[in-house]
Amino acid sequence: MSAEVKDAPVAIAVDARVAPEACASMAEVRHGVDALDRALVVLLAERQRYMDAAARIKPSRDVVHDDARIEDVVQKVLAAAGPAGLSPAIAEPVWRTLIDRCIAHELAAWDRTRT
Ligand SMILES: O=C(O)C(=O)C[C@]1(C(=O)O)C=C[C@@H](O)C=C1
Repeated sequence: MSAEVKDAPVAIAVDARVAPEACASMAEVRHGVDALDRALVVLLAERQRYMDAAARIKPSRDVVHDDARIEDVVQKVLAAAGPAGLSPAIAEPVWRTLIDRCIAHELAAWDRTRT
């Protein structure tokens, strides 16, 4: 790692919200969901930027899609999901779709910048 090492943990601002367990109305529930979605968007946008970096760094277009790495990512997500209380029935399909879309983004970035 060099020059621009990111701080860890990532500090993401999440707007004020009522804790899920304390919600008494659907307005409070939806306010909380919308606040978390805005924070997730910030994290996913940074994740997407790593795809641009991968497209810049990978030695060939053929290695953009990497089945072994996909399974590694999904297993790590599922390992983190358990302790965090995230259902694997949500985590696994969400991440498989996310990775699929990230591969499409990475391929498009490759074609735009490397060909
Ligand atoms: O780890 C990589 O090689 C990536 O490019 C990231 C990523 C991902 O979205 O997690 C995307 C494409 C690969 O097929 C595997 C994983």
